[in-house]
Formats: sequence, C-alpha cells, structure tokens
Amino acid sequence: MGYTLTILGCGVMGQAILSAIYRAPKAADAATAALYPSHIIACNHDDASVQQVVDLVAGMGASPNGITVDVTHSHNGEAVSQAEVVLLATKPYLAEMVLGGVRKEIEGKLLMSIVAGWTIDQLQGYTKTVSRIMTNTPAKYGYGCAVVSHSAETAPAQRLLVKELIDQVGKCIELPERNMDAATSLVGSGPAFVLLMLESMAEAGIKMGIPFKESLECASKVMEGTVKMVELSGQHPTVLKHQVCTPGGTTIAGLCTMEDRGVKSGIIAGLQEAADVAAKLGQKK
Ligand SMILES: NC(=O)C1=CN([C@@H]2O[C@H](COP(=O)(O)OP(=O)(O)OC[C@H]3O[C@@H](n4cnc5c(N)ncnc54)[C@H](OP(=O)(O)O)[C@@H]3O)[C@@H](O)[C@H]2O)C=CC1
Ligand SMILES: O=C(O)[C@@H]1CCC=N1
Repeated sequence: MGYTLTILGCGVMGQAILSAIYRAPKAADAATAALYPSHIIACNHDDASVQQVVDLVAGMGASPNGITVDVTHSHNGEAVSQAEVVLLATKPYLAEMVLGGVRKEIEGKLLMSIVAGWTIDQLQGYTKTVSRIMTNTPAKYGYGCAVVSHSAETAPAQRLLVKELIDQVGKCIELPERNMDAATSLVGSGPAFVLLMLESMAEAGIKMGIPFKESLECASKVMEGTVKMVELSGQHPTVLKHQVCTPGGTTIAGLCTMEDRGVKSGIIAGLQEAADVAAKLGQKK
C-alpha cells in the first residue's frame, strides 16, 4: 500500500514541502489517499542536517494520512531505488553531482524539482517524467504559492499526484515552462521582496516614534488586510489605491514621494533582475 517519496536535499525548502505534505488533512476518499506517499525518505548531507529534519518531524506529531519519515545521509542511491517519486531540493550548483550519483536509480521515475534555473530539458537527462516546480518559504506554514510545469512525457495520473501534493503548500498554479524564470522571481524570491517592504514600513514607524513591536504589528496587519481586500473585492489594485487617496491628503503625498524615489520601477527592475539570474542558474555548474 502507498508509495515512497524520496527528498534529495531536505534543507529550507525540502523541509517546507515535507511539512506541507506530512501535515495534509486526511484524504477524503481512497482515490485521493492513494496520491499520498505512505513513506518519505529525506536525504541530507551530514548528521547535523539530518537531525534538523528528525526534530522537525518529531515536532509535527502523527501525520493525518499516516505518512512515516526516515532521514538519512550518504545513501541517496539506496533511497532513490526505494522510491516511486523523487523531489530534488538541493542548491542548483549541487544538482548535477547529486543527480549524477543516482543516475541508474532515478531513470523511469517521476522527478519533481524545485531547483531554480534547472530546465525540464536538463532534468530529462536523468528521467523523462519531470515536474518542474517553483514555490516559496511560506509553504512551510501552508501559505505558500507554487507554479508547476510538466514534461510532455508526464502522464495525467502523475500530474494529478503532483497537483495534490504541491497544493498542500498553499496554492498550486500550472503554467508553461517559459514562465518559470519569472515565477522564480515573483513566487520564489517574492517573500524576500515583500519582507523588504514590511521591514521598511516597520522601520518608518520606529523612525516616527512607534515602538518596534507595535510598528511591526501595524505594518503586518496592513499588508495582510490589503491582500485580503484585493482578494475579497475582486477590484484592481489601482482602484483600491485611489480609494485611500483623499485629494490634497496624506496618501497621495506619500505616493508621489515614493514615485520620485523610483520605488515602483525599482521593484519591477528588481524582479526582472532576479528572473534574469534565475535563467542563468542552471548553466552554472
Ligand atoms: N530558499 C528559497 O526560498 C527557495 C529555494 N528554491 C530552490 O530550492 C533549492 C534548495 O534551496 P534551499 O532549501 O534554500 O537550500 P538548503 O541549503 O537549505 O537545502 C539544501 C539541502 O541539501 C542538502 N544537501 C547538500 N548536499 C547534499 C547531497 N549530496 N545529498 C543530499 N542532500 C544534500 C543540504 O544539507 P547541508 O545543509 O548539510 O549541506 C541541505 O539540507 C535550491 O535549488 C533553490 O533554488 C526554490 C524556491 C524558494
Ligand atoms: O535566491 C534563490 O536563488 C532562490 C530561488 C528562489 C528563492 N530563492
């Protein structure tokens, strides 16, 4: 019963995805339950990074879908030979070495990869059935976003399995692979860009005399509330932005100063730069 999912490289993102899958609510029916692994093998680099995953799993209690987890290092080949599905989550510069080390064992298996810059074509040098995924750190808490593209050889049942597993990070959106570098910037790097804005707003509060704790609370709630308002109203951000602007008031004054400083074009250029770097990552060996 069930199958084994092996995670090659279980650091920040491997642990985020492991947590999301492990903690998924109990499947509603047998067909959905079959999409979940019964066993996850997390492969890391050394004792210290193994212990991190052991502690993470211990802290989560029992999995609602009865998933068991083993954590190991230096046994990638053995772990992949036991797996039906493999998640590659090492740093990009290690991917070639790690995949090369399991070349024989991975052939014919479903490979999910979150490695930035590594294309489906490159990954197909190891197995033909490939799902390329870009997700982000909020996945660990079930508030992540993921963009997924599949190789042509990936069967509908395999795509369904990937969708069910990756949906657990929060939201899973399928897009053509040509959008993957943009997704790496917008989705993958996105939390860091948002955190820069959050940090800036909180520090502005401090500068104006609000204590750090309260300033961060206010800035966080403003971000959360604004995003909810966009979702619930269905209105364009520009319309909602103008609703905040009283003629001759505070908001338009602040927005004009930000425009003077190039905040919007700076954000767009920053995201473009991140996507350009993503496009080159897979070529750096
Ligand atoms: N961080 C992010 O926000 C995002 C990252 N990504 C992508 O996810 C991938 C992983 O990034 P991230 O989780 O941040 O990186 P981490 O360094 O946190 O995780 C990589 C893990 O791989 C382990 N590892 C190293 N060598 C081996 C090996 N030979 N065999 C098995 N495991 C090994 C590392 O162990 P040890 O620590 O002991 O070296 C580490 O636990 C990257 O390719 C990145 O592009 C995608 C979306 C978002
Ligand atoms: O910074 C990086 O390269 C990775 C990919 C997306 C998020 N972090």
